[in-house]
This record gives sequence, structure tokens and C-alpha cells, in this order.
Amino acid sequence: MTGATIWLTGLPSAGKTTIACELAGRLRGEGRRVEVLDGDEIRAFLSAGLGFSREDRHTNVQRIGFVAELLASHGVTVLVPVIAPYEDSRAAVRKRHAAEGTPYLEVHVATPVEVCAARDVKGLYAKQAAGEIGGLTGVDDPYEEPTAPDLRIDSQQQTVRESAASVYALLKERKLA
Ligand SMILES: Nc1ncnc2c1ncn2[C@@H]1O[C@H](COP(=O)(O)OS(=O)(=O)O)[C@@H](OP(=O)(O)O)[C@H]1O
Ligand SMILES: Nc1ncnc2c1ncn2[C@@H]1O[C@H](COP(=O)(O)OP(=O)(O)O)[C@@H](O)[C@H]1O
Repeated sequence: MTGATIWLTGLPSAGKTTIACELAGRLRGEGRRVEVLDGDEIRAFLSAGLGFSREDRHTNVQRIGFVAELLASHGVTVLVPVIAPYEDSRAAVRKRHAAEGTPYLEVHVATPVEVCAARDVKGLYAKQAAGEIGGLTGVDDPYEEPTAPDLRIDSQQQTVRESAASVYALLKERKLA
């Protein structure tokens, strides 16, 4: 089986994790080997000690990109719901995959910040508004929007199933599922 890395980039509460989990279930049901490299889990172990400065976010994204490429090169479908706010970090991950001949797709979960803030799954937007945290991506920290993603998802106009189905359709189209 051909593996691939599918990076879901977007703001906190955009829907990255939800779409990845929905899609993972569908692909596993078809017998594919799937890994979800979730930002929060990686930060608890592989990237333990890293914060949210530009440098630390870059390091985090490069580590995840390295592991994703290794897995994908062995036939695993790797779903990566990680913010990855900087264009140069994402470009470096893409380049690593291209150098190894491993398929790589970038999906921009492009939910507007107002919708993300209303969802506020982890309460981060409320904390930022209350002055309890700073440096929240999309609010008082940068998010460089992908200029040429393989797919853009407007999750505020779709169900979770529809959003996951659009990524699945992309995989089918590229003969990766
Ligand atoms: N300041 C700040 N900015 C953004 N996100 C924050 C911050 N503090 C904590 N969190 C939580 O950490 C998750 C983001 O980690 P990532 O590894 O995906 O981010 S990054 O790519 O390294 O920027 C992110 O997870 P998601 O909400 O799933 O995106 C947040 O829950
Ligand atoms: N089309 C959609 N795709 C993904 N999530 C959606 C969609 N519509 C509503 N949601 C909701 O938005 C929230 C997204 O949270 P989450 O997946 O944790 O975001 P992220 O991983 O980007 O921080 C969930 O509560 C989810 O149910």
C-alpha cells in the first residue's frame, strides 16, 4: 500500500483533530494502516519542553514531519492535525517528503477565527480574552495562511462527515486510498 502524509493545518478549534479522527476511522475500516499524530499528544512526549515561540513551533513541526515521513514511507497513512502556523516550516516538511519521494498533501482547515473562538473547544480563546494567556495563534500570534493547499475546507458550512469525505475524495483522486 502507498503511504502518505496528510497535514491538516488551521487555527485552534478549526476542526483538524475531529476531521482526522473521522477520516482515520473510515480508512481503518477499509483495512488501511493509519496513524494520527496529534499536536497535544506529541507535545506531551516527543516535543516535551517546547513552548509556542516561533522557534519552538518550528522545531515541533519539523519533528512531527520527520516521524510522519518515516511512517508514510512504510505504507502508513499519516494524518497530522497540527497548527503549523509558519509557511517556511510547512515548506520544509513538504520538501523532506519530496526528497524521499513520499506523498504529501496539505489540507487547510480554513474555519474563520470568529467561528473557532465561538467553538473554543479547549477554552483557549476565553483565556486569551481574559488576559490569562498570550500568543494564541490567529488572535495575538501569527497564522500564515497556506497559499496553495491541496484542499481547503470551510468547516463552518459542513458537517464533520462532509469535511472528512472531502479529504477522503482527495486521497482517492490522488490514488492514495
Ligand atoms: N498559545 C497557543 N497557541 C496555539 N495553541 C496553543 C497555545 N497554547 C496551547 N495551545 C494548544 O496546543 C495545541 C497546538 O499545538 P500544535 O503542536 O498543534 O501547534 S504548533 O504547530 O506547534 O504551533 C493546540 O491544539 P489544537 O486546539 O488542537 O489546535 C492548543 O490546544
Ligand atoms: N465540519 C466540521 N469539521 C470539523 N469539526 C467541526 C465541523 N463542524 C463542527 N465541528 C466542531 O468543531 C470542533 C473542532 O474541534 P477540534 O477538532 O478539536 O479542533 P482543532 O483540532 O482544530 O483544535 C469540534 O467540536 C467539532 O465537533
